[in-house]
Amino acid sequence: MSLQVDIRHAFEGFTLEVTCRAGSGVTAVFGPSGAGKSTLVNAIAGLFKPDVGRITLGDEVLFDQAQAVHIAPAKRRIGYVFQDGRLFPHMSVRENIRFGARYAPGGLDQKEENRLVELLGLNAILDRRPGTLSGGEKQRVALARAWLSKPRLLLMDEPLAALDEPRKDEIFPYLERLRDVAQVPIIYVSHNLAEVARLADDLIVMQSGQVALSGTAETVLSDPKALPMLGVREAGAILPAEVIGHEADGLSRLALSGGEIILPGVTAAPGTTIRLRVLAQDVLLSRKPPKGLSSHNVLPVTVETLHRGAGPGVAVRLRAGEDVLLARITARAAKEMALVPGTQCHAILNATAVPRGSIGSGAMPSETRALDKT
Ligand SMILES: Nc1ncnc2c1ncn2[C@@H]1O[C@H](COP(=O)(O)OP(=O)(O)OP(=O)(O)O)[C@@H](O)[C@H]1O
Repeated sequence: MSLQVDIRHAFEGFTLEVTCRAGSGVTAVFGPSGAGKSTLVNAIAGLFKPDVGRITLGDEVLFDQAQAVHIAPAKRRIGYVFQDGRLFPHMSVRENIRFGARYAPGGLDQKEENRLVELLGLNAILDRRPGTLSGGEKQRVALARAWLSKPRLLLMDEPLAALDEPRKDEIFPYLERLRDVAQVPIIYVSHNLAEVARLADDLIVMQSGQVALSGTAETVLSDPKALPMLGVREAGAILPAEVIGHEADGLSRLALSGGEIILPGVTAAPGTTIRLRVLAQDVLLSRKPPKGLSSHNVLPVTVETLHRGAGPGVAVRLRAGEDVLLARITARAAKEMALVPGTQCHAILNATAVPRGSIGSGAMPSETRALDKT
């Protein structure tokens, strides 16, 4: 099932003009406040009717201005999880969840309900009202309600935005599980890159009502052009790593396609493939093999492209085995090192370059999905 969007809408002072596609897996929509992310998902859900364009899901036309087609939201079979959950306050958790099944073909699927209650850890709160739930619990209920409607597409508009960090950590594993069992496309709106790096298979970066970049999350996150859009401190590549083993001193050995690295804070079982996020600002470059460093994490790399920004920085895309890393260095350093496409050098990754929150669970898109126990 694939979603195709080609729409245009002019508000006073703001025009949304988007052409994009989302296939199976999680497509994250990332962009600054006011970029048009919510307007886009509202158009997909049918809550907002664009001036012109067409939206299709699989073979079905959901919206086609030229053909005067605008399928009502309830008939689109799209699950929508909002920032604030939007549960019915007078209903219990179980009633809220079952409300989702009202529009599901074939009605309530009892087996699926039991599976979801288990998957999202809702057993203990089924008889409670939303007013008594924590933010994280409310979002889990909202997820279950959306999912029980047997959607053909799941839209999540910043589902974690209203939660503090501990609640986010609490709900994230559930989101990852849902992603791993869902067979339908998921559109996940966020302006938190750590979330995006952890969850997304594909990524759409929006700016001023338009798609600025799109592609697989790996490609977009390691694209030097993305660096100014994503923010110098937040940009960085994601890459798969297989856990080789855990050492007695708390460090773990990981195999990347370009070599081995050692990191703290990895609890996934040996043999598991996890997703690492390596921030561009935490990658140093050296022409010669570095000696006497405190970091053990040195990978041989080849410079692919250099992208000069408006300031003193240069974003360097590096090939490390089959993977890509992004480094941000100064233009002066790039000149002194005479870096050009094809230059072979060494990338030094500080062990703390991969913070705990950036070690995502779930395999890379191309791999069999496997849950990490982190
Ligand atoms: N009904 C409307 N009338 C006029 N302008 C609107 C309307 N709906 C949205 N806009 C404008 O469209 C732009 C995009 O808004 P939108 O809520 O889609 O952005 P966003 O990327 O989701 O932002 P945020 O991350 O803050 O939620 C904003 O400038 C907003 O003011």
